[in-house]
Amino acid sequence: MRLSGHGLRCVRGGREVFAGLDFAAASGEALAVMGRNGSGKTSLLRLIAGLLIPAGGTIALDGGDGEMTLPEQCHYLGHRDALKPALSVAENLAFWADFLGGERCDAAESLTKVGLDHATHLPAAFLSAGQRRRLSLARLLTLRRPVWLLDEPTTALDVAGQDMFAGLMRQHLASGGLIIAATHAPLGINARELRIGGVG
Ligand SMILES: Nc1ncnc2c1ncn2[C@@H]1O[C@H](COP(=O)(O)OP(=O)(O)OP(=O)(O)O)[C@@H](O)[C@H]1O
Repeated sequence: MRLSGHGLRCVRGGREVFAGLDFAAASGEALAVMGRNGSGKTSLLRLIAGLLIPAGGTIALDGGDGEMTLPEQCHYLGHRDALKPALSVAENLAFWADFLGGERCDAAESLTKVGLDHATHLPAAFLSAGQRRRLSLARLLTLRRPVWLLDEPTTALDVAGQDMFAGLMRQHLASGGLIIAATHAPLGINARELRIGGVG
């Protein structure tokens, strides 16, 4: 499987954010998208996820599931945690599994892996910032999707949480997945750098 973009151009609010951007990542590879604030890292992830339309260029996934679109094969984890405060931890995960569709993995196991097994019945409103992030990360594990698009995924995670997530990313890569992550901080895994907009 290989995800690539060629000659990508991104325009937001009538202003060109980047142009002529090329990237490629194969199964088992991670790309760390780096660049100054406003250089277009989030925009690139949203283009790949199908949440924005490129003003030019192409994005292709070769060797994926031919019956599914690229966005259907991606997990997009944005800045915001997208949790419903009144629903419990377990209910939030079930909501996402229903919303995204597809074959589910064991939700309890996913919550154990992210260290939230003690909090399954707690309303999301009561979670700390790091716990909210951990619940968002559990979404990546609940449904198997090969392409992980991650926007500053380690925000609010403590050192143990960063190590835990690095382990989950390594497992994902070892099982043939690929990762594109926008980040200002080291991800804790081997990742090739994709720099947008000069020195950041
Ligand atoms: N909805 C929008 N309408 C107009 N302009 C937007 C919109 N969303 C983002 N932009 C602009 O697009 C540019 C790129 O934003 P983007 O969020 O992709 O940058 P980034 O590299 O992820 O930044 P950061 O490091 O601060 O997270 C910025 O100048 C931003 O103001």
